[in-house]
Amino acid sequence: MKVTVVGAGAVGASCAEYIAIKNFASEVVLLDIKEGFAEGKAMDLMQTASLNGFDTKITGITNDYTATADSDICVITSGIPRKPGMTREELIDINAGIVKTVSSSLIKHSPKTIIIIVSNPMDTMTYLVHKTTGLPKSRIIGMGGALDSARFKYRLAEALGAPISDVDGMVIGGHSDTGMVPLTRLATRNSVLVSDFLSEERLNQVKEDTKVGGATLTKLLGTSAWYAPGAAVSGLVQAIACDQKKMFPCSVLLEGEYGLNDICIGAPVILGRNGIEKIVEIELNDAEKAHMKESAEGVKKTNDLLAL
Ligand SMILES: NC(=O)c1ccc[n+]([C@@H]2O[C@H](COP(=O)([O-])OP(=O)(O)OC[C@H]3O[C@@H](n4cnc5c(N)ncnc54)[C@H](O)[C@@H]3O)[C@@H](O)[C@H]2O)c1
Ligand SMILES: O=C(O)C[C@H](O)C(=O)O
Repeated sequence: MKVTVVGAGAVGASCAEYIAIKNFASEVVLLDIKEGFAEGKAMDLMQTASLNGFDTKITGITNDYTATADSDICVITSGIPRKPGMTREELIDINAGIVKTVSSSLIKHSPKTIIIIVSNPMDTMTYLVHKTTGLPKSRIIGMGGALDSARFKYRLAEALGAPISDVDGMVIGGHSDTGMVPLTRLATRNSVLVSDFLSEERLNQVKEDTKVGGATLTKLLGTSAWYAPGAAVSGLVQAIACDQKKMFPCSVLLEGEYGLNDICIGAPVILGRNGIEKIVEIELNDAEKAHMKESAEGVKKTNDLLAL
């Protein structure tokens, strides 16, 4: 199993590290445009192999896509992150150009690859890859919901005073400060609805804290987060590489599901060796449907800024 990660910055390196530590891939290629940067990150990570006990071979390369040839999975993290006070949508001008060039170079050398898009604004970057590459929709996956759901579980556990392992929940919709749809109605603590433990007011607070999860960290760190994003990507990569048939909310091209068309947005999917093997449609209530519709309108507005 060969995995390429483009962008050896904060998220790309974290993602490579988690993939290696989980020890399921034979090879990870890190590629960056900055001379020597990916080579340095790869060497540093390889020097953790004997300490962390993994056999995955990590190599680094400066912008030479021949080294990525025949990758089973490619992850795109190249692009600029936001600074405090910015929205993800403000990154579109620079990141759209990067994602378009990078995805086309990757597919040239790995025509059968599955692509995971991380660069922001992620739903729009996923749509861009869909519009410009001709890859089947099952092989174009946007990572956002897996991270947002992890943050949702963190906030739920905090509100419940419970260990995170007790908690389950999911965030669908757009990966944006206003577009996320945390499904508080369906979240559980050991199969018991969290609404049995928490007031509506406290649950609304959890929802709002989840939606601004990325912005909160950006304010604290001065740039956006990387540990949880890297771990979330590695979860998707592992589900595909190991044919786990796990369900994650991912940005996927919808064709009628959730009443939406011609948009990539977060919905639950089953991930296996073929990429997205199924889109799962769950019954939403009227408020959730309205929030999903509003979220899609926001993503479409950003998609309209693409020069397609
Ligand atoms: N979808 C998500 O949940 C999620 C989570 C975290 C970050 N992000 C996004 O991921 C992106 C990367 O964030 P980061 O913190 O790693 O940024 P970073 O600046 O640390 O790393 C980005 C790297 O991309 C490289 N790069 C730029 N143009 C390139 C090109 N054409 N080819 C190859 N490499 C190139 C840069 O040299 C840099 O090393 C940002 O757009 C950020 O908003 C998304
Ligand atoms: O918040 C960001 O800009 C980065 C990423 O999308 C995140 O949610 O951490």
